Amino acid sequence: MKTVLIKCGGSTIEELSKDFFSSLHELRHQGYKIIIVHGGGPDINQMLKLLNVEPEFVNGLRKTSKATLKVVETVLSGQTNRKLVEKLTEHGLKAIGLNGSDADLLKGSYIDKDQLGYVGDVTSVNSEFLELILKRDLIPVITPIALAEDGAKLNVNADYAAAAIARALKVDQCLFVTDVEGIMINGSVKKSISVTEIESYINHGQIYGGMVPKVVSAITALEKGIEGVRIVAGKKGFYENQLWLGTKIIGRERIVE
Ligand SMILES: Nc1ncnc2c1ncn2[C@@H]1O[C@H](COP(=O)(O)OP(=O)(O)O)[C@@H](O)[C@H]1O
Ligand SMILES: CC(=O)N[C@@H](CCC(=O)OP(=O)(O)O)C(=O)O
Repeated sequence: MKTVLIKCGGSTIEELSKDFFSSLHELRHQGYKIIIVHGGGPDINQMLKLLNVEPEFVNGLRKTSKATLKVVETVLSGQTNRKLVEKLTEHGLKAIGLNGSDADLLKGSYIDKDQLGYVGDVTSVNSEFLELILKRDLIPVITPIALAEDGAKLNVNADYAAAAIARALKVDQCLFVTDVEGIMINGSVKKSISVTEIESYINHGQIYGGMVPKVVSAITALEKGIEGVRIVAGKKGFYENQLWLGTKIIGRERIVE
């Protein structure tokens, strides 16, 4: 079974194009099973604004109190997940929305409870359950909420959740769909970029903000042997005539002495 994990960033869900959905159909024709993990940072911020709560981030991760967690889950599960499942259905794709805390789908642990509150990383994935859904030819659309050992729910950055699921399922391809066409350096999109280059661009501030957790997640997926790890745009197609678009992340360059 060939599989592709697609992380849809909150920045792009509204602008997913017809060509994006055509790419999904083309992948299916090529025999790929599709798994989607979604974000929704902008939707959460909008709701917090309505509630007069100022969003707070530490290294790109949202500080999440018990009250904020309720908002995060309500928005991601009840609004963003629904929106994406509806769009897939409209474009003729059969999808099922899943909250990561259901059926032991995602188990997690606190990253730093004192500093971040209810924020976690994924420690295990119920791969068997996901494989069952894929065998039924459905596209699981996963909300990045994990269950901690103490029974609390944890807010997981969607890029991290995507990489953890990609690794657990040993997918063939892993795509981070966002609001830019790939990694841009000096105004143009890089067709490929090595881990060594990424580290240097982060140090020099040319990769920053929301792109940092994305490339960090992409690198962890790559290091687990997933060959095709890419950053692509949601407002365009990303797979046409069996060719991938966007930026491909490639391994560390060997330094020849
Ligand atoms: N080198 C870079 N190339 C492209 N985008 C970058 C780069 N460095 C930082 N970014 C920023 O990262 C953003 C994507 O991250 P983010 O907004 O968190 O997206 P998502 O919601 O898809 O996870 C881009 O819109 C851009 O502002
Ligand atoms: C811990 C943490 O930061 N969680 C993220 C989850 C959503 C997300 O990752 O959305 P994007 O992919 O749109 O950024 C948040 O609360 O915003």
